[in-house]
Amino acid sequence: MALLLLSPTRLEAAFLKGRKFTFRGRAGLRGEGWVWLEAGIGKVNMALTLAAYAQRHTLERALLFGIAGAYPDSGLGIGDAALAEREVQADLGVRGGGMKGLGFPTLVTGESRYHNRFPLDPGFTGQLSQTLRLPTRTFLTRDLVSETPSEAKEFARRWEADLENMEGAAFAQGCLWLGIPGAELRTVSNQAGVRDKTQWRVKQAVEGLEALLRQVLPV
Ligand SMILES: O=C(O)c1cccc(C(=O)CC[C@H]2O[C@@H](n3cnc4c(=O)[nH]cnc43)[C@H](O)[C@@H]2O)c1
Repeated sequence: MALLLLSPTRLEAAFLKGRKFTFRGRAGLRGEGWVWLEAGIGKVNMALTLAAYAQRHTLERALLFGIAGAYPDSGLGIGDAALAEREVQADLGVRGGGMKGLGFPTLVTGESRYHNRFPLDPGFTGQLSQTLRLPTRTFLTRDLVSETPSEAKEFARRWEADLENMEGAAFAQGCLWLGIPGAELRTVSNQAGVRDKTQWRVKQAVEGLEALLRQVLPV
């Protein structure tokens, strides 16, 4: 059984070396005990890629890695990294009330009912947190990136979240539904709500991902 690595873009995985393949038109690499796939940006791309690959392959675990925006009062700055204890799907349900505001769970597995918050696997995440000496935080997923610091601050306050991204909640929900232990690792490329790309440090954030993944993969 393999470890499935997923990143939204090839840019975030440019350091990985392996045997190239394509999976339904997406870039892939095969390494020793791991497979990486480019998932595409956004929730739908992430969910479809995870489910389509998991339907055809037995997976031991799955790790989503990528860049993220840090919310103003998170205490995280550009170049910092964290693992997701849980993900928030912030676009689902009613404004201010989420899916509880609608009165329906988003996902039911066994005795567990999930509305907008989806935990990552505590065992896998705890192992990575210890190995990489990284904190675990609440990540938030949106279809739209925050465009102003005040918008970012409001999302952070409403959902008590520290990092913003566009895929993680779909990954976390998919792993729960598919029964695959999943973890999510992000490095901070920008302050969420700052749209000025001259203030983004994507290269530095990707270099941080490389340094961390080299500690857990035989790359
Ligand atoms: O508009 C641009 O020129 C531009 C340049 C670099 C990156 C972007 C993105 O929109 C990146 C989205 C991508 O990265 C994750 N990400 C990184 N920072 C944030 C954020 O502040 N809010 C939400 N997502 C972020 C995201 O998961 C995507 O995979 C645009």
